[in-house]
Amino acid sequence: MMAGECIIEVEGLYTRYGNHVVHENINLGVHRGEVLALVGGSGSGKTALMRQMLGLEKPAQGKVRVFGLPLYGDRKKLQDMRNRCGVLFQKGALFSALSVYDNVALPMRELRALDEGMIRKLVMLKLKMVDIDIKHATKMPAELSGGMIKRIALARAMALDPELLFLDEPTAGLDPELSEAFVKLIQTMRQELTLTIVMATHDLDTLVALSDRIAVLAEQRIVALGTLPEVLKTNHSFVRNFFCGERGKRSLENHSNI
Ligand SMILES: Nc1ncnc2c1ncn2[C@@H]1O[C@H](COP(=O)(O)OP(=O)(O)OP(=O)(O)O)[C@@H](O)[C@H]1O
Repeated sequence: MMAGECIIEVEGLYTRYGNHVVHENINLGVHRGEVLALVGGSGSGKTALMRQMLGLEKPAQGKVRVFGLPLYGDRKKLQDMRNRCGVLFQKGALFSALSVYDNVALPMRELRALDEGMIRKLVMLKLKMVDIDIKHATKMPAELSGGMIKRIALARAMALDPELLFLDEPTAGLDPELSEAFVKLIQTMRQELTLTIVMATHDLDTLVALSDRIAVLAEQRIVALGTLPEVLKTNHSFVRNFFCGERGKRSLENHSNI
């Protein structure tokens, strides 16, 4: 695949749950190596769109291609595609019945291609990458702070060295300091690895710090798509309220490169 090529292509996508229309004719390309942020009000369908990009849900209409291959066909191909993706979703970030070690090892074990010795080495490497001391490896999720859970969930999402990473509200529930540390961690990972990231977030600081482009979902459509300065020029009420309220102005001022 060439640089700049779309790693995800969404074409004419419609989502309906019964009579409830969530998306109407969504068209979107995610470029290799970029961080694309999805923003929109609660219920605007950010998570649903990410689930469809992963083939976890089938749209009512439309096509999704990931790594150049259409989803919703061959199950084996879908699994191969998922093995190239990491996912950090809001709910169920970690399995509560599994230790830190087993949570991170799970995707490796599911591959059925690595022996336990190799898995051990890789788990330690992933924990180190997210700055978690191995002394925590035997702990259960209930014993961990919110910030640690996010980091370990990120280690699990990165378990198979994905090319494509999905982050659903990665900094939700973290205080500003932890949130900033988590953003820095993702920035470092991006510098060291070739990663494409699709991220849904309500948090303006996270959005401004991480995203290369932003897609704004409102009224079932994408009402703005582009870099932050481009999106800011859009005269849509959601964009105005989201970015130009007091909090929005503060976040933008903190990032003087905008
Ligand atoms: N499996 C489902 N069955 C029925 N309705 C659903 C289902 N999944 C999502 N929805 C509805 O679709 C809409 C979009 O949901 P989604 O979770 O994608 O929104 P979101 O933009 O991620 O919201 P939030 O910011 O609150 O997480 C919501 O109204 C939700 O209730």
